[in-house]
Amino acid sequence: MGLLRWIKSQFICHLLICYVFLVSGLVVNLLQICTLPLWPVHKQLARKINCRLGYCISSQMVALLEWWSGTECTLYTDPESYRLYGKENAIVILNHNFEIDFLCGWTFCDRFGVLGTSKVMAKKELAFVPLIGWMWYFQEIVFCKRKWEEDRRTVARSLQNLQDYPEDFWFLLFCEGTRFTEKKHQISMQVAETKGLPKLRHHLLPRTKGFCVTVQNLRGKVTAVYDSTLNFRNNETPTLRGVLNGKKYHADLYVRRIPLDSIPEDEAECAAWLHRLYQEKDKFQEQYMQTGHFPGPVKSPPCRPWALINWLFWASLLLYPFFILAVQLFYAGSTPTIVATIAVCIGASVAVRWMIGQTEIDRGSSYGNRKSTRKKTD
Ligand SMILES: CC/C=C\C/C=C\C/C=C\C/C=C\C/C=C\C/C=C\CCC(=O)SCCNC(=O)CCNC(=O)[C@H](O)C(C)(C)COP(=O)(O)OP(=O)(O)OC[C@H]1O[C@@H](n2cnc3c(N)ncnc32)[C@H](O)[C@@H]1OP(=O)(O)O
Ligand SMILES: CCCCCCCC/C=C\CCCCCCCC(=O)OC[C@@H](O)COP(=O)(O)O
Repeated sequence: MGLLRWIKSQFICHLLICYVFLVSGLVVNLLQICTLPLWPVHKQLARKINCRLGYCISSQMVALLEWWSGTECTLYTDPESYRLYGKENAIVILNHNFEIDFLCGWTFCDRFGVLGTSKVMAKKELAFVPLIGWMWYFQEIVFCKRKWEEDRRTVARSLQNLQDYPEDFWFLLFCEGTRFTEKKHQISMQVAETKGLPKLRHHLLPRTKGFCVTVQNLRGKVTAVYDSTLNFRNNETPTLRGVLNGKKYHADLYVRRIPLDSIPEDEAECAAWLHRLYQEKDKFQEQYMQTGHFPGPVKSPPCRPWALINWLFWASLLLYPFFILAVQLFYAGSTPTIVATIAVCIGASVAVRWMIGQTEIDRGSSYGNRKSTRKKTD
């Protein structure tokens, strides 16, 4: 093991990275709260400020992936579409197989300059994840309970709010609704069979309600759907823990730009369109398995320095007082102060472990583990 790799795997490094993340995150969350009085007076300005504040948090995780773990992200797409990325509002559809797929998504957002404004339809539970969930509240993320009876109104309302959003954004939808597991795959293929739909090998059956309501409510605002399929080289199953340990992965993302106008307005046709899309996505995954690459030319956006600069800013601001405090504690601290400080460190470490746990598939929800049945109300 090289010296650098050894250093990256050391607990003390993780502690310092997490310390910067936690403290800067809390500072940013506090600043976001301070923008509350601005919302009724100058909503657009409040939104713009919150984009930038949010960037301070999410870009730290991007910096971790790009600069700490050195993970490479390759984009397969056609040059015509490439020119529009980051310059229009888009709905992004992504497969949901990996623990760090959201992070790779963020990396591409950063490279196209839309990380601060990026949005997602996220499960409600994530709203309670400290720092990230709180930040999302101010970034107008659309939360769903994955209970259509309750979501149909709240989701549509949150999406309508984005109609006058002042900056270009990407809205991410994991239409499968949950991460891929063998069990969930098996169940969803039983559902596919009862619906007379072709079986998918690499995806769960997409849930169509969220997609249709998104297209319906963002029509006129969003110009395209980016059909994105992500995979990792060498059959790797990347984890956030691995990234924190400095492990390098190689992500391949295949993106097709589909004009929104070409998506049917009728709900049943829109749902059928999405099912066809997933059948195509399945073929791209199959090709990747067979050949090790996606179709189409490679057109990777360059890595930008801003995520690293942001991290260096927070690190230089927060690590100096941390070291001063540590030295003072060591030389002059009373036993209760030292014990209290150690307790805070342990607490912070447990909190970060819990947050990382939110990304782990093994600890995922039971959503999709059985066939859900719903009374027909629509
Ligand atoms: C150039 C570069 C391009 C791209 C770069 C890539 C990405 C970057 C973009 C942006 C980044 C931004 C942010 C990323 C950051 C972080 C993201 C992190 C995490 C958030 C992710 C999540 O939380 S995913 C979970 C939440 N989201 C969703 O669930 C969305 C999808 N779900 C839906 O749309 C659902 O329809 C719903 C949630 C709206 C409602 O769900 P509900 O279950 O109540 O109802 P459904 O109608 O969906 O379900 C019933 C129907 O489904 C059938 N059924 C029953 N059982 C099953 C089963 N096991 N599997 C499949 N289907 C099943 C049932 O028969 C019903 O069928 P109907 O015919 O009656 O509809
Ligand atoms: C600068 C580095 C800081 C390192 C410390 C990192 C600590 C922060 C860690 C994680 C932040 C939480 C991000 C939450 C994003 C989780 C995305 C996700 O994948 O959610 C799963 C959801 O789609 C489906 O859930 P289920 O499969 O149904 O269950």
